[in-house]
Amino acid sequence: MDITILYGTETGNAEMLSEDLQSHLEGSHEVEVSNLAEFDPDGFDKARFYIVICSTYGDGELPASAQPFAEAMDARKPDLAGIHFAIFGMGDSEYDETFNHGSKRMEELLTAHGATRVGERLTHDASGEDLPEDLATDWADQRVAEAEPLLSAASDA
Ligand SMILES: Cc1cc2nc3c(=O)[nH]c(=O)nc-3n(C[C@H](O)[C@H](O)[C@H](O)COP(=O)(O)O)c2cc1C
Repeated sequence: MDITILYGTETGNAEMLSEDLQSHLEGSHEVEVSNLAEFDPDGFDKARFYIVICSTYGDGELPASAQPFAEAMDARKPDLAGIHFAIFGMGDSEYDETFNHGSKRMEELLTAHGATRVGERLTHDASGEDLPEDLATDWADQRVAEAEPLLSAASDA
């Protein structure tokens, strides 16, 4: 399957995780990685599966690299019907009122434009015991396995 990993980051954790996931998945898939800051919302492709990794900054806000993307989505309102994505959030439970609100906002932004979420959003807690890659690799394998029949059914239609 063709996969694009999109990341929204402020200090690089989501970027590092994206690269780890690319290495993990690219034995069996063709995997591109892009910073959301450099991704054009008109560039979504129904034939690809999107794995979105997004942190939270400020007071539950999107991280800096995701903000231009969110503004471009609001301005251009692309139709994302037929686009499938999974979302992994990075945050810190020290910010308990706004824990992982960035990834929640990103999920809402994509679904509001018609995209379909595959599986549940998984959240990483920087104050917890797990390393992000330890959570994300099994999670991504499961999401990719769920997405494969959905994308092949769509390409047969
Ligand atoms: C100034 C600052 C504000 C933050 N605000 C939040 C927040 O509101 N909610 C949350 O869950 N995490 C918050 N975090 C934690 C980050 O989301 C977390 O450290 C994440 O791993 C950073 O990933 P990144 O380097 O890809 O941006 C904040 C971190 C900093 C330094």
